[in-house]
Amino acid sequence: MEKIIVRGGRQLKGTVKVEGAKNAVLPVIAASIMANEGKSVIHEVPALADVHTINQVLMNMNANVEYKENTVTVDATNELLTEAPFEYVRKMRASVLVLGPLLTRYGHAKVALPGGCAIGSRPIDLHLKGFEAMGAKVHVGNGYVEVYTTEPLRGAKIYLDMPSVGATENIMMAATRAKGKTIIENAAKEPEIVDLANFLNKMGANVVGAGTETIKIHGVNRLQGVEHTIIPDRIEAGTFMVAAAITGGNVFIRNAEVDHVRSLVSKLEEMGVRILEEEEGIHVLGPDILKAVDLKTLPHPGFPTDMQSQMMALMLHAHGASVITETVFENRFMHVEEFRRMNAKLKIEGRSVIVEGPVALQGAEVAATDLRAGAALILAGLVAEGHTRITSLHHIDRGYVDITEKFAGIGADIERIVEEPEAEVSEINQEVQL
Ligand SMILES: CC(=O)N[C@H]1[C@@H](OP(=O)(O)OP(=O)(O)OC[C@H]2O[C@@H](n3ccc(=O)[nH]c3=O)[C@H](O)[C@@H]2O)O[C@H](CO)[C@@H](O)[C@@H]1O
Ligand SMILES: C=C(OP(=O)(O)O)C(=O)O
Repeated sequence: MEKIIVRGGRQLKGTVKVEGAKNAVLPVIAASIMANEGKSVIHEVPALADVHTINQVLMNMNANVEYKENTVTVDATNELLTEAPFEYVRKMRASVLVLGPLLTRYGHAKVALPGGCAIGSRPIDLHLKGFEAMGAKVHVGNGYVEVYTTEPLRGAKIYLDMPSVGATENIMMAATRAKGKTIIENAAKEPEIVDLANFLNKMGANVVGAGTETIKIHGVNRLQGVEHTIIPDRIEAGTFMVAAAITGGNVFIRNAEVDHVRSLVSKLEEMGVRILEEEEGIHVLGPDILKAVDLKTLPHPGFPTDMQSQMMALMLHAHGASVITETVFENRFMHVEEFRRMNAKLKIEGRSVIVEGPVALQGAEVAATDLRAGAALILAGLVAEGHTRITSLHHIDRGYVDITEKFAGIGADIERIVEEPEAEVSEINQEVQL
């Protein structure tokens, strides 16, 4: 079994570089299959498990995909199959992002139902309602969702009950080749939506208003493969910002885009952290004493749910009682139990957690319950007394490239090891004796 082992007590210092954003690259790679002319060449693609999964989804459909030195090239000029089976969707629910592109190109798409996961039930009803408004039929059965149309998709006015990131992306992609105009109201405003819209417009689409709550898409007849560079990962950047803050360190986060992390900057400043905006990134200086704060997760530009568990680690180290309220996902507090194993004093009240700080965190055996929770446990381990051993690393590998090496590069005492399960070790010993 693989484990990350962190020994607490080091102040982090130095420079760390942020990769391209996971949540931007997945929809962009999915969108590339709408081009039936030319290749798409996508740069700054992080070497993450999720990227390998979306590439496999595309290859399984007959697209040619190459991944070399952080560049993915997609040639989707072949006739594609229109299905994403359970083996991929099980690994990564963002596989549902091929629904919109396939539907608009072929009038058909079939994808395994993503199901629930560690942070909530995560339905895709808003994606499907959008497709239906554009004239598609939806059939759900045998664990699959199938969307199809006999006529070309037509533009429609779609109001999202909540500003879902995935639904905005899927509907935006489907609308690019629909007949007429689509208006998405109460659309998600995340920077990754803007990156996708920029990619679509380069391909020849006509998308206006991405980054605001109303997005207008005029359908076009053809899209072509283009070159694109993915925006930096604001959640990876945020994770290292918290690492600097929690260790009272001095870290320069190269490539971090300050406009994408405004809500985090403001919260960290409220806690006493110094943040210097520089041309090539963000400089973070942790204080001797962190102040307690309250925070509520919200859709962008509010505080991101993907930084909630990392902030909980920071609050455990702050002076006073902090309150975190999670409004985006209904069950994203699985890390609370793991923090408690490290001596954290946490009380869950409905959708809020009351964090009593500062607490003397103790190293313990803990498990990453989702990818951000895994990163949060590393952060807690940086200031805990003794060794923290983190398992279930497959979650962390979905969203962070070389996380151990990056932390070690700024001075953390951290390593990733493969530990033989005891049964295997005794079998090996027996073999040696024979
Ligand atoms: C690959 C990717 O980009 N993942 C991000 C994306 O996930 P994702 O796109 O899945 O998140 P959504 O914005 O869609 O989900 C937000 C909320 O809306 C609900 N909902 C969503 C769709 C739907 O049809 N019906 C419905 O009820 C969800 O259950 C959740 O409670 O945005 C989330 C919210 O910022 C982030 O945490 C994820 O990291
Ligand atoms: C929840 C996350 O991702 P996903 O939507 O891919 O599960 C995340 O990046 O924190």
